[in-house]
Amino acid sequence: MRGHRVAVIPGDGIGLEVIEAGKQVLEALAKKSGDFQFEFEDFDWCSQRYLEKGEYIPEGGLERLSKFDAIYFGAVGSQDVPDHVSLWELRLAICQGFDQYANVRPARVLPGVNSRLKGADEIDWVIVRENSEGEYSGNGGRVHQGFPDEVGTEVSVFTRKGLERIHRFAFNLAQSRPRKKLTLVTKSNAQRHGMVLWDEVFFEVAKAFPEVTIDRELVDAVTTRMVLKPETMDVIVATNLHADIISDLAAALSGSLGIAPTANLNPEGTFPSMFEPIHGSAFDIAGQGIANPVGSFWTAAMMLEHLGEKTAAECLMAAIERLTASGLQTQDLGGTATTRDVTQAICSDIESQ
Ligand SMILES: NC(=O)c1ccc[n+]([C@@H]2O[C@H](COP(=O)([O-])OP(=O)(O)OC[C@H]3O[C@@H](n4cnc5c(N)ncnc54)[C@H](O)[C@@H]3O)[C@@H](O)[C@H]2O)c1
Ligand SMILES: O=C(O)C[C@@H](O)C(=O)O
Ligand SMILES: [K+]
Ligand SMILES: [Mn+2]
Repeated sequence: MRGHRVAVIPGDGIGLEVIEAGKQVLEALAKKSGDFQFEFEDFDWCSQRYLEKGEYIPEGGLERLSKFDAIYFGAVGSQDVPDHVSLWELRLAICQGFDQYANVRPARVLPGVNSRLKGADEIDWVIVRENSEGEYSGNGGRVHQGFPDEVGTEVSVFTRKGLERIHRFAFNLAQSRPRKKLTLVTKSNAQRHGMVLWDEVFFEVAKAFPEVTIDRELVDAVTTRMVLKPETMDVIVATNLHADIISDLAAALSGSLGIAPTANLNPEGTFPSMFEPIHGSAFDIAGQGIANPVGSFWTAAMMLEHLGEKTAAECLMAAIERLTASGLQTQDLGGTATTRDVTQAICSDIESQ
């Protein structure tokens, strides 16, 4: 029996709801397979803990987390803690602390899901988000706080090392896919230093991948291309901030933010990788039991793949597709099902296969 040690950090809001649902599905898959099992350990790192103890991650927390095979994460964010505090103290502390520099965000329209976009069936993208530097370097400051001369800076940092590794990752991914296409998203017309380096390193790395067809699109234009010509793109590589924005758009074009998954990968395996739905804690629907758990299921499939459980990952993806095709959908997709309805349906489907 293969064992997988998974650290579970549900975090805040609907993170708690969708990760609980995802764990049930993972247990159902393990039971069905009989070849592997999970050892889950729950971590209560969340905004409530921060409000009580002044920290999200306790001392030595990252060291403890580093021993796991993977991390299954919900979301962080609370109306009682400034967003920049919650994000930096939890999600970014893990992503940057574990050098999970490649953030992978697939998008496609699952069967039975209605997109508002005509031609959405053509969406089959993987957005590769640089996940360690760029606009998220945390490099900046505030001076003269509260005075009329106040200044705030937020300086993006792009390093050759950081750019080479993310572009290489994106090229390898594009090469492994049938269409072998890679679009570089940039803003090097207006941002003439770091973004120009971002482009230059991309074209240098491209020389080692002659089979991959490449093109370059400015980030503003890429939003229109995503809507008007979705079929022209395959793998898309973008900076930390640009990819954050266009991946929410990709999710909405594929039906809902509630279905989109992501993997925060440390490709070298020096540290564990972290898997989470791309959405946040969703203040507006938290606690109501109506969050769409499909994003956390798809995320679980990415985690299974990473753990080497390819068959189970395929099995889960097929179950997700049968689920969405069945029409049992949560409110965000136009249905009336609850998180629990959807979770029970997919678990019994897995059991009955
Ligand atoms: N990785 C993360 O942990 C992460 C990601 C995004 C936002 N956040 C944080 O979450 C908080 C809320 O942010 P936001 O409102 O910008 O983004 P959000 O993703 O939480 O919500 C945006 C909208 O999408 C809906 N939505 C999201 N997930 C859904 C699901 N599974 N099912 C149904 N509807 C869903 C929400 O109800 C809301 O209307 C903030 O504190 C933010 O910093 C954290
Ligand atoms: O940008 C972030 O890191 C937070 C959130 O929007 C995400 O997509 O993970
Ligand atoms: K999340
Ligand atoms: Mn985001």
